[in-house]
Amino acid sequence: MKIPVRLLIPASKLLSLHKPHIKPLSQSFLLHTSPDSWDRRFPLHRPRGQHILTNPRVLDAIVRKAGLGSDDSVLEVGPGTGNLTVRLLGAARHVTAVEIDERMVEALKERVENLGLSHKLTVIRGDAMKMQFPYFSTCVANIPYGISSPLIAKLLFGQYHFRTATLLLQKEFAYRLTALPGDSEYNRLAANIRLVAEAELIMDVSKRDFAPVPKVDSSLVTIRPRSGSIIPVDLKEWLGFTRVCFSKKNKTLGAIFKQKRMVLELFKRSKSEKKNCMNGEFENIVDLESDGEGESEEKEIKQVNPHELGLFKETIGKVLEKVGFNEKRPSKITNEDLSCLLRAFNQEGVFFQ
Ligand SMILES: C[S@@+](CC[C@H](N)C(=O)[O-])C[C@H]1O[C@@H](n2cnc3c(N)ncnc32)[C@H](O)[C@@H]1O
Repeated sequence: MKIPVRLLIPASKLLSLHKPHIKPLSQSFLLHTSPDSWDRRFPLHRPRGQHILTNPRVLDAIVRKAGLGSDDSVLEVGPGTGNLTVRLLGAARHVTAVEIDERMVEALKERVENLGLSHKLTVIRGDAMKMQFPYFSTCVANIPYGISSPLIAKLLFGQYHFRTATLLLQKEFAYRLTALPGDSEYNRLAANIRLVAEAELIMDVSKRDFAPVPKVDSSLVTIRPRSGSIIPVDLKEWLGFTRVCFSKKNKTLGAIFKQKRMVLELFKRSKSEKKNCMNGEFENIVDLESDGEGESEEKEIKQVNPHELGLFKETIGKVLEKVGFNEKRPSKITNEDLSCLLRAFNQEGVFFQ
């Protein structure tokens, strides 16, 4: 995969260049923590993404980059044995850690108890994807990469109000997430995220900083939910629309919307009943990433009238021409432009959900 060229400094160099903007943990605090290395006390479960981040300099850098203040309530998803947790506890007021594996929960509790920091920590044992999170001002986590997309959707569309989410993610996913319109990497995931947030690439982290060493490298990303000026769209409609637009992201919109199969699919959708979708319900149905064709559920309609279908096709062509987007490519245009096109389609009775 081609990675866009950016001024990205590897974690190891960055650590020596940057002054921490929070007070660093004192040596004595670190001396009293358990070692960050993995002692193999139980077998790790790879399908659950159990790769322990063991490089103390990278762990310190993540906390520094998260810009925590002493008033922060941190949400950590997947604390594992607590290498990141103990540092978060040193910098924030409170940490809520959500962990699915009972063995990790026990190890974490014991470690934090030995440090005398239990009063600052709430551990919730459970699946982060199946619970309502308590209040948090910021999320900092080295998450299991298998839940990256649904977890980010849950954070951003689940009616939580938080300042930032600083997440360690699989490198390729991080680069796709933070791509901008015009980048070769720009894609549906990035467009959907940019609707409600800004995502910034912070630093790369080598796979060698984990135990056991995973197959992939990682990158740290900071996501900032937009506080104002969110483009007003029906989210479900937007998701259906970006799925269509990015189904062939390097073709022109004119070519995408001319495909017979696409016209027929949209015709069926536009004939079927629609439901508006509020943010709260949205997190359960959201799929930010997939941009394949034909993955959406089939809409039931008994018969397609060829005359009606022909008029519908004409309408699509007219809308694209009116808005002037026939020759534009979805990977190169902003969300403002996309939403303008979506509005024009909806006004003419063309719907995407
Ligand atoms: C990549 S490890 C990170 C461990 C630790 N944060 C570190 O940096 O060393 C991911 C952790 O998430 C946990 N986990 C996996 N799926 C989870 C889920 N659905 N909900 C909560 N925790 C989960 C795993 O058990 C594991 O401890």
